[in-house]
Amino acid sequence: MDIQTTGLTRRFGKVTALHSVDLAIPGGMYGLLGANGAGKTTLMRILAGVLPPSGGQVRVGGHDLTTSAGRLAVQRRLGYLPQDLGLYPDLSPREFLDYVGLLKGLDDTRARHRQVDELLELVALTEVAGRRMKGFSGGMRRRVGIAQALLGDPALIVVDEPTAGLDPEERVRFRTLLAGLAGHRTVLLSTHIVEDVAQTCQHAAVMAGGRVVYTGMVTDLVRVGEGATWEVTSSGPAPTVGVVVSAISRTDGTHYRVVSSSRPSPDAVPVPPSLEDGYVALMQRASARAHTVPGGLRLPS
Ligand SMILES: Nc1ncnc2c1ncn2[C@@H]1O[C@H](COP(=O)(O)OP(=O)(O)OP(=O)(O)O)[C@@H](O)[C@H]1O
Repeated sequence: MDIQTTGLTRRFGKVTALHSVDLAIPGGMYGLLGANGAGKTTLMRILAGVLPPSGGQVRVGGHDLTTSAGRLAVQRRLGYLPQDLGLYPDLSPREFLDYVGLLKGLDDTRARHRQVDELLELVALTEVAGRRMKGFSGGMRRRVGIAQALLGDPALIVVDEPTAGLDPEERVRFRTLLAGLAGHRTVLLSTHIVEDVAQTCQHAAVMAGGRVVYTGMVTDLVRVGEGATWEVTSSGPAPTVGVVVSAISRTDGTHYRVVSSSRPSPDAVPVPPSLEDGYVALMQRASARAHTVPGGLRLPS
């Protein structure tokens, strides 16, 4: 299911969470990257049909989400994993999934039970399927969350910040699970973690202050950091120009990796950028524009 937004705007009182967002998202796995407060959740909630836009157009699989008929049509084909999915701690994953399946209209009991068992297997929770979710780890909860989103075999899956708070092993596991779901579906992954997008998506959009500041290949985002990534070795204080993205202490002093559009110090050496450097350079440009364009971008916090 492809997603098209044109001039999509959402205001909350005086706060404009989305400023005229234009996006064209094809099928497959697509990343939505941005700092906290960039507007990702607002966009996801609009795409999931749970929040109406204040203005602009939004179409998912050809359905117009500004109409209730369009929202209903999309919701039938959508799986949504919100940031704060509430699980019932006293239910087991099997009971919970069965309950969500009923809410989603999967009325055939045998077919629903079969689907629940298949999904429990897919997310590697079969062994604990009958255990109460009370003591589950963050990663296990997130896997229950993705299983509920997959009930009914939706064509579009919207996943909001799914790896936040997971330990590295669970994060990798969850990412692999998500990437495996793409195939014939569209999977929209919202995150503030560059690595999540780097490891799973070919294409992504970057949001800052409610605007889209980049769309394209994830690998091309690296190029934004070209000519703006430096290494500074110093035994004194950290560089004050640009953003220090890492600091490694060695015998000859501390090696600072700095993203800055200008040379941060006379002895700074240019180095090839990583994806993270490209992302930081993009955020710097977005914030510089916010300072020069009246009424322009709000800075991400
Ligand atoms: N219901 C609401 N009422 C008022 N302001 C809101 C509401 N929802 C979002 N906002 C504001 O809109 C802006 C964008 O928030 P949003 O949650 O979409 O960002 P985000 O990129 O998803 O960040 P996070 O990951 O922290 O949720 C923020 O300034 C936020 O405070």
